[in-house]
Amino acid sequence: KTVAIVGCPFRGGQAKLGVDKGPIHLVQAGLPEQLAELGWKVQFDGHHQFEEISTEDDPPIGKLKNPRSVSRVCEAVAKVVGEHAKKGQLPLTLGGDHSLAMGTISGTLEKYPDACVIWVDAHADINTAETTDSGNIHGMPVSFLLGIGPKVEEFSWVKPLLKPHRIVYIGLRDVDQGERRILREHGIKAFSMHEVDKYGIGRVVEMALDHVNPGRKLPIHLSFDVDALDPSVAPSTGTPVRGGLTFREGHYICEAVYETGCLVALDIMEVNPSLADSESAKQTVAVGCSLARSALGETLL
Ligand SMILES: N/C(=N\O)NCCC[NH3+]
Ligand SMILES: [Mn+2]
Ligand SMILES: [Mn+2]
Ligand SMILES: [Mn+2]
Repeated sequence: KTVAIVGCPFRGGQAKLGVDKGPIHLVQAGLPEQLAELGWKVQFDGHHQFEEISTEDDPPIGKLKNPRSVSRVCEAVAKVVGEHAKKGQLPLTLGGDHSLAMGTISGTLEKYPDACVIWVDAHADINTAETTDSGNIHGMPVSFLLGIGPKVEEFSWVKPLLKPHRIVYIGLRDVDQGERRILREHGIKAFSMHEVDKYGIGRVVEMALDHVNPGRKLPIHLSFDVDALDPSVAPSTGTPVRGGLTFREGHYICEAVYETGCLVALDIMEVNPSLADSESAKQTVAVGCSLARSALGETLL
């Protein structure tokens, strides 16, 4: 089995510098070798070079910031991920900010139209062009994938292939009013940190899988934003939120998803090595690597 590492040095979906350095730090920490150690054939043809569109050539469209850059990069990522998937490889996308998931999940859905999405995150990332406050597109990818909200010409390449009953959230704890309404109106299932506390991570993952993948037959795309973890575990990330998943809870999700045998694509997003002191940055990069290993078969025994 081949895992194709798709390094995406991209930060256009948000404002902080450094998240584009996530991929290089994850690779330099030895992730390819670690996956080979697990028995994977590892394909890594270098980090993808995305030609940046300068800000003066990419003025906001409505509230949306860096729209052309985000759209172009995500479209390229969709193609790359789709190509790897079509070759029967498992694309492992290293971010970079979470707007990239517009590309990765589009790529997955092209090959696996019946795929379900497990979105692990402190945030729902489901704002539309209308509901967004910040205009940062990393808070919006899910709305584009579902095809909800006002049409934005620039993103017309995103096909609304994702269905509301095919996505489930784990780890939510910072969801704004507009997003809460969207989740409710579309009947989208979400396990917040309240449910994690109430039922425990084991039961939450079981309920999440039962919701999107009852027969454990559907391909799974796991999109993991490291800010789902508590900031004490993954401090070096752009939008840290207190009261997150423990180190073990985060890894349990990855282990349990691997155990289904249904994983077809994985994203490790929002590692920003430049936001904390070097020890904390290293810790966050190391967590990104270990989450990936757990999702790709590393066990404790
Ligand atoms: N990390 C973020 N999304 O996962 N930030 C954007 C969302 C803020 N509402
Ligand atoms: Mn490639
Ligand atoms: Mn996110
Ligand atoms: Mn987040």
